[in-house]
Amino acid sequence: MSMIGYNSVFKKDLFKDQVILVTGGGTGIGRCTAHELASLGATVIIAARKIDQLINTAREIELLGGKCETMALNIRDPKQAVEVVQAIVAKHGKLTGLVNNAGGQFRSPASKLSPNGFAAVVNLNLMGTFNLCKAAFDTYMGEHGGSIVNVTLDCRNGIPGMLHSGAARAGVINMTKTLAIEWGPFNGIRINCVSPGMMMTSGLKTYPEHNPSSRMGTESEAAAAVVFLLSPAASYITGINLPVDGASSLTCAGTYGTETLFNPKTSLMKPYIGWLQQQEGGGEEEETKGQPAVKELDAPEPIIHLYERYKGFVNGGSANGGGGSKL
Ligand SMILES: CCCCCCCCC/C=C/C(=O)SCCNC(=O)CCNC(=O)[C@H](O)C(C)(C)COP(=O)(O)OP(=O)(O)OC[C@H]1O[C@@H](n2cnc3c(N)ncnc32)[C@H](O)[C@@H]1OP(=O)(O)O
Ligand SMILES: NC(=O)C1=CN([C@@H]2O[C@H](COP(=O)(O)OP(=O)(O)OC[C@H]3O[C@@H](n4cnc5c(N)ncnc54)[C@H](OP(=O)(O)O)[C@@H]3O)[C@@H](O)[C@H]2O)C=CC1
Repeated sequence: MSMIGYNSVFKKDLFKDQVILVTGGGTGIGRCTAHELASLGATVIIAARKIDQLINTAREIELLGGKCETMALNIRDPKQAVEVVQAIVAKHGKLTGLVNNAGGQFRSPASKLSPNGFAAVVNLNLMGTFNLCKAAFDTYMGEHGGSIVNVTLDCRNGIPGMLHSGAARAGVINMTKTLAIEWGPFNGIRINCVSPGMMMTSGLKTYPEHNPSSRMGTESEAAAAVVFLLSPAASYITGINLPVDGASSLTCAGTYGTETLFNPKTSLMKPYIGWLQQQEGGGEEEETKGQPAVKELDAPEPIIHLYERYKGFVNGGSANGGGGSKL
């Protein structure tokens, strides 16, 4: 009798021996991504400006048996980007994956946006992503290959109230396509984007409540898409932009628009049961299956009844009573 052999892709050690840099990995989507990657065997380096957040996340991951290191980094500084990547390669001998997750913006009607304000957000999101891609290519990936995922933001139909970020993110998506073509021949470098819609993360604390597409996404749902594209399971996928938005970008007004084809109150879409939800359901101090429970450090407030509060913003006011807010 012949045996059937099948070498399945999705294994517990999918990222074994991989060294992956996640920018903005101390909080939100980046933090969830770091957890997922470490749980699949990767050595994860999380880098951002605030070291305390990074240390907390690294500690969580280590408590769960994963490998995680922290590095201070401002992605807007090309010199720091090179230094961080060089330090990783000097220590580990490689950098097989890069998740450009760090980013953000402030809210402002286009009419009130200064050239400086526009430039600051483009520098952060577009230049910052370029800085890390370039450093990874020059230092390691150009010679050895690798996989890159850029976390952007749904900008398909424009982003009213965030002109600068929409322009920067559209730039990242286009840059991703070009790099997929130019860098593919360099040992099969792959580069893709994930475009989250409205995700219920710590990053939303300063944004108006808003929900055009039946429900918010979760950090886990964005992270899962990032991990898939980064992984060998996506070995023939490069140059794409994967929306993770519950189809809101397909509506006439997009994720951030003022109209919706969905009724938030009647949605049948269930949230992905991922890491964040397990924490919320499992109790903060409980021990589960011999593993120490991980405390949610900066869980967002529940965000509901969002649409009404957003309505006035694009006409020049703010939906939640103040101007754009800065973290
Ligand atoms: C729409 C609803 C959709 C509703 C839906 C919205 C959904 C969004 C979902 C997305 C969620 C996330 O991204 S989660 C990520 C959350 N985190 C963030 O967004 C924080 C990101 N912020 C930052 O990193 C920074 O603040 C950043 C934006 C890059 C600016 O940093 P800088 O240090 O360079 O800023 P500065 O040097 O102080 O200022 C540079 C110029 O920018 C201007 N500027 C800076 N902050 C400003 C502010 N809050 N409001 C106005 N203007 C500001 C200054 O006035 C300066 O211009 P002049 O005065 O002319 O000199
Ligand atoms: N939440 C949402 O609804 C959506 C989020 N996004 C995008 O997803 C990504 C993750 O966001 P989210 O998890 O929600 O929010 P968070 O605010 O939790 O994450 C943003 C991270 O980026 C880091 N960061 C910001 N600026 C810099 C910088 N100059 N250099 C290095 N790191 C920096 C921050 O750390 P520190 O301040 O310590 O540097 C923080 O960890 C962002 O690019 C965001 O714009 C896109 C669509 C929707």
